[in-house]
Amino acid sequence: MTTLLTVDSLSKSFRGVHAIRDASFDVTAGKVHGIIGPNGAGKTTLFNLISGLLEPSSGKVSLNGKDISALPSYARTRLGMARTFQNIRLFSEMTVIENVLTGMHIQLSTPVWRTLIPFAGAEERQAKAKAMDLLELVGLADKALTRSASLAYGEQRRLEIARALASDPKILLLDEPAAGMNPLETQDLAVLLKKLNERGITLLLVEHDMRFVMDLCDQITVLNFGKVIAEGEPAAIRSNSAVIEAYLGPKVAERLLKEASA
Ligand SMILES: Nc1ncnc2c1ncn2[C@@H]1O[C@H](COP(=O)(O)OP(=O)(O)OP(=O)(O)O)[C@@H](O)[C@H]1O
Repeated sequence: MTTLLTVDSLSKSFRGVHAIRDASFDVTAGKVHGIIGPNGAGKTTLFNLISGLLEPSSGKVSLNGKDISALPSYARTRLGMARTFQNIRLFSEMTVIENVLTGMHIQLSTPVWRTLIPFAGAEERQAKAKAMDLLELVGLADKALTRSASLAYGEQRRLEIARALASDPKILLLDEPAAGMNPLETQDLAVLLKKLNERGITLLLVEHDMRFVMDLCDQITVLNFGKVIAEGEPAAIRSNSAVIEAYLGPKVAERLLKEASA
């Protein structure tokens, strides 16, 4: 098993608030890795450190064995890392396909608008074809020319994923991808994420929907007050007493156990 991402003794303080404290874990290539923990445990801060939106107070992040701690986000994207955000960040006035094309700009030598005019050159046509393939993959091909603001909530979340995929990531970070989704949308999302993983994309996700996490993840890291308090496969995590005490609570743990043995 190859390690794709390493978080090594990472810490981050905000003026006295220790959001992440000496966190270390590895993400194996080809796996689905979950980060869970109570509100304020430091999950989003950890994502921001991994993706380069924040600088660590100490510690490092490595991708494929290369220390990327000092690199800005766009350089991490070039090395194969993409992410989505807890609050959807689409260009709401742009169409669906235009949003996907913006995710490709780092690979395109021509501006996005050039891809939108008829009779565009070969590079532009390829970009459009790739964007359409991604929209097909996430189930939004028929909405390519719709203004993204008019998509349903679950569709907007899937569009964000398509845009992140446009940079051909090896690892995709998803911050609460199922947040605000209804049960059907959540099910569809799980199917999509499994499909991406089968295509070889490693997934690192933060999520509060425990059924979703337990179903999807191969490995789970649990944070509490910025510290890693447990790590393991879903079966070990749902019966871990420290995790039950800090986060799951006995009722949820019991329900998860029943669902797993049903
Ligand atoms: N920019 C900031 N300035 C000051 N404190 C911050 C900042 N960002 C996060 N924090 C603090 O760091 C801690 C961790 O916050 P973070 O948002 O990472 O937690 P979380 O696990 O993602 O929570 P949630 O599940 O609610 O999204 C919290 O105490 C938060 O108030």
